[in-house]
Amino acid sequence: MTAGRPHGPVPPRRPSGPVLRLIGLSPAGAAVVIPYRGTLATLASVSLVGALMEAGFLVLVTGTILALAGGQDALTPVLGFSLPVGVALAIGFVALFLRLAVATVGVWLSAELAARVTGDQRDRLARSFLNASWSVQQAEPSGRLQELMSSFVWKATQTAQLVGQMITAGLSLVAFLGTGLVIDPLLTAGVLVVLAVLGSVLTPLRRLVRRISQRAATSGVQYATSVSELGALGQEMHVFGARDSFLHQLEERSSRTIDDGRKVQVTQGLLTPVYTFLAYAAVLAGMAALWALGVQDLASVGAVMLLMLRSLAYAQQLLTVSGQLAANEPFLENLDRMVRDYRSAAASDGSRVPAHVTPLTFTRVTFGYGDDRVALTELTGEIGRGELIGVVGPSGAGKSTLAQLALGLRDPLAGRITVAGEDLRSVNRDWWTDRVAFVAQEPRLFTGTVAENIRFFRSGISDEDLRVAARQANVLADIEALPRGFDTHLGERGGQLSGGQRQRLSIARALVGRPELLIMDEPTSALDGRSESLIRDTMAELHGSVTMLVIAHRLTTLDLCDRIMVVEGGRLTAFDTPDQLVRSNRYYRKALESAGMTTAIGEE
Ligand SMILES: Nc1ncnc2c1ncn2[C@@H]1O[C@H](COP(=O)(O)OP(=O)(O)OP(=O)(O)O)[C@@H](O)[C@H]1O
Repeated sequence: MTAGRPHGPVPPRRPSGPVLRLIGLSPAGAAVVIPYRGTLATLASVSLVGALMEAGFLVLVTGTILALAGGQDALTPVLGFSLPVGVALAIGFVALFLRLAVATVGVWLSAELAARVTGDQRDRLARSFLNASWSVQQAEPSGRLQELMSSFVWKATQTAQLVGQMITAGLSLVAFLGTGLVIDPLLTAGVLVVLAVLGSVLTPLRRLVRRISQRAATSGVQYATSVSELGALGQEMHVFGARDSFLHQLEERSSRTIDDGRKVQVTQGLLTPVYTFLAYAAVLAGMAALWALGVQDLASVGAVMLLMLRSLAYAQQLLTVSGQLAANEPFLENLDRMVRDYRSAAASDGSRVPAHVTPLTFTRVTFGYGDDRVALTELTGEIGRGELIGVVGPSGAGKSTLAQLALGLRDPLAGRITVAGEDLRSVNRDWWTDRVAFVAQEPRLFTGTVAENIRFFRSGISDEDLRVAARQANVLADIEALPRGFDTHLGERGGQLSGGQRQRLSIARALVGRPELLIMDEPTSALDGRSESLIRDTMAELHGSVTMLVIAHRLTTLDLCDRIMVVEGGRLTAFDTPDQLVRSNRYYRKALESAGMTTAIGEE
């Protein structure tokens, strides 16, 4: 496991293939489309056939118009062929139908490509995130994953489609220019040079699009974070009268995204009109040149001019698409970087299978967040089978950090945690998670039924198991009082339950897997007396059969404990029975005094 791993620089991606480089795609963009090169190649072939049909059609149409204008029955020979007008029209119709059929296949391929890219990108992101170590997941700014999953994945889908469009437009351009070259090489070569010059003139504008788009990607994530906090902090917002200030912040971030979006659209949108202006100016200049030179060969010039005008449309499309691709690139780079970051922080999995989850031994365990923030220093202690261990200490002392280390969610920076002699890092994760459960301070329920919330996506848990766990967690009566019992649908985050009910439900979730080790992080700190005493009853019933490590904010639960760890300033200052601690530990005694419990425990 690589918990707590500092995020180093991400190695650059390997360069993309020559075709993708040719269309100016960044490595991140290339990575999106390379897996679908088969579909793209089919799309390319289909596009080429369609474009050749269209080019042939335009040549026939020009010839036919000139023949009709000159009162002739046959087309003036182009490329040595002379066709009767009737045959030319018939061929034209066939070419049109074929073009339509080919275009339909192209549209279907493009839609198929979009669907696959969306699915694959979502899957890639979800898998890499879920496989990342918990320390990386919990450091994720709220709303970012959501934004990555929606807007950023959409940009990837759009990129694949744009690449498809670019290939189609590019090959059409090639087909048109190719046909033009065959008919009138000199004229077409001139047009080709003009097109190339025009394309490169617009390069700075494309770079500007990319720069602004990078800003838009960042502001989009910031806005998503604010929106998700708006959902989570609704109650506080009302209570503290902070709605206006929050709204102000939200509006500021929103207007930044809108502003950036507008700038991207304007610069991107300018690409095409500027190009059109320059291109048509070039056409006019070309015609002026033909006029000045007194060119007479109208059949070939007419066909070439028509082909070139159509080529301009494709070149415009190429430019529009390349602008959109440039705007998407920063999003794809961010998406790609996040996936690689998650992957490089993947939670490792060991192969060792110890005999039991105990003894759980801490040997000189040190842990810190970042370089200079040591949260635990040289902590040594052992938890034996069936023991109920309490953990007390002032706020910020390192109790939750200790629980996270014991769960294997974080790795020590120094020292070792062993499970029946095996290093916790080398223990098989499935084996471990089957035997260890956790109750957080804040119960976290999701939108679903009571039963689904207790099962928590685990298979092999029967209805009877649910009832047993609910009974053990002292929440069965509350569940049975709900309109549909275990099938009652809970609102978002379990909204319709009280804090105590939610917490007991999360204890049932922990117990339903029949854990051998149960770690609870201040499970009663925010609860009323009745809920607290029900949870205390649960702990008393489990005592002896399940090993428990309980961070205790309320000292009333401590008289159940076999031994208590006192953590102060990141150090284990005492680890003894409650009776001994009353006599030997100053912090513990003071804590009992301030809770008015000195006599109760002292007299035991
Ligand atoms: N995710 C984190 N990133 C950086 N520092 C952290 C993080 N979590 C905790 N800390 C720091 O580590 C130290 C120990 O925190 P911890 O949450 O373990 O204390 P605690 O004893 O559980 O506190 P409390 O009783 O208030 O919950 C604190 O200084 C805290 O600021």
